Amino acid sequence: MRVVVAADNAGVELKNAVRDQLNADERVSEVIDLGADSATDDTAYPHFGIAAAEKVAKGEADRAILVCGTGIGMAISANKVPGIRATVAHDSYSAERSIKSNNCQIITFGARVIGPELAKKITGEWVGYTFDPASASAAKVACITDYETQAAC
Ligand SMILES: O=C(CO)[C@H](O)COP(=O)(O)O
Repeated sequence: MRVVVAADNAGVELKNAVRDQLNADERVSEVIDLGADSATDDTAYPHFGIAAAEKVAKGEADRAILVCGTGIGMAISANKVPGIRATVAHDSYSAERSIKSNNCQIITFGARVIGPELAKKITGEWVGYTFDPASASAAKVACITDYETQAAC
């Protein structure tokens, strides 16, 4: 699994902790860090969120974890990229269902909301989940995709 990580200045520290854990995870073949590299970088979160989501949408990565102050701005930004399903996931159950129900490629964390230990725990669990295209959830996700591509659903 290839995972992109990115954060704005509010999320740099948590993003780095998540990145280091992903790098140590043998289930992860590649971690692509799009920055920010420093809390002094004041590039706004949409630039990071959209760049990361585009990488996933283009097939250059499988998933992404994005961090800002709340996780909300990153989720909104990533969801503007066609084909991307992104959500804030500050608890284990939501992170699990983001994959199993929604086939989300991206979860986001708010560094001002969640602590590093819980974020790392959720990250480790999240790597282990896969979406089942034969599940009852698949048609529901397809409805979202159909809407996005302007087909009826
Ligand atoms: O959390 C953020 C966006 O959702 C970001 O880190 C801070 O945004 P701001 O409150 O607009 O500065």
